Amino acid sequence: MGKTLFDKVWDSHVVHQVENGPQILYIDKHLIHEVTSPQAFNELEERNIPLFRKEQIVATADHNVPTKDQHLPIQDLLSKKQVEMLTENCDKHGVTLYGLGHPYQGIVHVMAPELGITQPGMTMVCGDSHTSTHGAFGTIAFGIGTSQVAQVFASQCLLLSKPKSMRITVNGKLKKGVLPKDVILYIIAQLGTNSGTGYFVEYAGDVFENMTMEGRMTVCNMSIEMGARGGMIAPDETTFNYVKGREFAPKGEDFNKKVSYWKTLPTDADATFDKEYTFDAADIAPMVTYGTNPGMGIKITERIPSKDDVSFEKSLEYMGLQKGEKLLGKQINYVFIGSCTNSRIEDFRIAAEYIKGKQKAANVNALIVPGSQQVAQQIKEEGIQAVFEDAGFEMRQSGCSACLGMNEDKIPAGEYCVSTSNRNFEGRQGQGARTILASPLVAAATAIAGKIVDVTEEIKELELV
Ligand SMILES: CC(C)[C@H](C(=O)O)[C@@H](O)C(=O)O
Ligand code: SF4
Repeated sequence: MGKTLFDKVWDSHVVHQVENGPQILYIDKHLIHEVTSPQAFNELEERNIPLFRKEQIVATADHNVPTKDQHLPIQDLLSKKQVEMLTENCDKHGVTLYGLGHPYQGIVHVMAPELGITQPGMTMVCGDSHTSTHGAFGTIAFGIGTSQVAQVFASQCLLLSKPKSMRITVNGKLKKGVLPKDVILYIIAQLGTNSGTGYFVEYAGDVFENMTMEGRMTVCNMSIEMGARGGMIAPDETTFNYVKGREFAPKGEDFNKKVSYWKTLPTDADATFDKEYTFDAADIAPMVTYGTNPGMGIKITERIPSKDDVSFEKSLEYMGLQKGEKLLGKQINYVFIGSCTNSRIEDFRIAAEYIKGKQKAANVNALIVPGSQQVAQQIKEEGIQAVFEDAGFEMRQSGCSACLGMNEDKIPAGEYCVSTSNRNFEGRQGQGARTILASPLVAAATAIAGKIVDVTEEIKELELV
């Protein structure tokens, strides 16, 4: 019987099979950040165990970092301590760190792919749930807990049971103005936030084949929001072209050899999945969420559904919204374009193309936060920064920022924020803050109009989307 992409990568990394039990999986790359690594370093030190393969670990500081005046000492004491601890631990253990001030610093799921650290066919882990992002390269990538971070430090391996397999196929052509973010928000709205529990997902079909790497990363990033361990997309020419020439990508003949291997990875025609779903691209439209989990999403023109369910009602109450209400036309005072879901160059190009020559609405605070220093640099070089600044948007430096309230960038209580991030949980962007998840295009249009608007008609004229 044929094998899936997941099977091929998984099977080639199994170093031991426990009889009638789990397997021991070799991990190629281990990414770490300041939030989930300190306890793991402590554990190693307490038990006097050295790092097994430090050259396979890469660290960056992202969650706690301020996005203003990064050259100055961090003001917030807890953040300062966490970032300093990471620096100390990396120094002590000889781990490569792209910390604050380094030109490679950035959100871990933005900087690793752009440096060519993420490559097809690998196994990758990080103490962070959105590690699923790297699956866009045909990589088995998933988030782990702190005790597993320590396990990988000590052995470069993990004890795991193989997850079940799911394939989500989307065929057809997306309408203009429908972005990868809308595709994944649509899928999660259709399937629900628990649909992926116990599964590893493969995204297949025309829509993903025609997607850029940035778009594929946006989709795989949110696999975790339907409960899946991770998501992946078969590597193809788009993948190889993206990886080629990047700092840590294989070079010359090595690269060609890798490509020959990567070409063997896509799922065999006769492989089967434990579960399959199929959608039609034509049914997908720009999406917004109205509740407090990413599955509570509707097309931007639809009304909030009516459900007699206590947690549904509680969620609407938190959001200050009513059953049957439309989000279209709703006044919005905060817009955040950033996070590991949508802070890559393509996201900002799309936003800037829409914004060019327009002015932000007076009621809106609009934050643009590049996912990495390299993206920030690119934004400047391409003249996109000037577009944002001329339109009255606030440009910041790279980090997780307002995606979650672990740093200074927070949304005030009671305010709505149209956000390109991935989670709309209660209090996620600050106590009492109300998050509406959307694509960078919907976010940009909201900032200009000062309210939620349907841009599908208008953007027919635009080049990019
Ligand atoms: C802080 C970190 C552990 C967390 C995660 O695992 O995802 C964060 O990145 C998030 O997005 O909520
Ligand atoms: S940007 Fe948000 S989702 Fe991504 S790693 Fe940071 S906190 Fe988590």
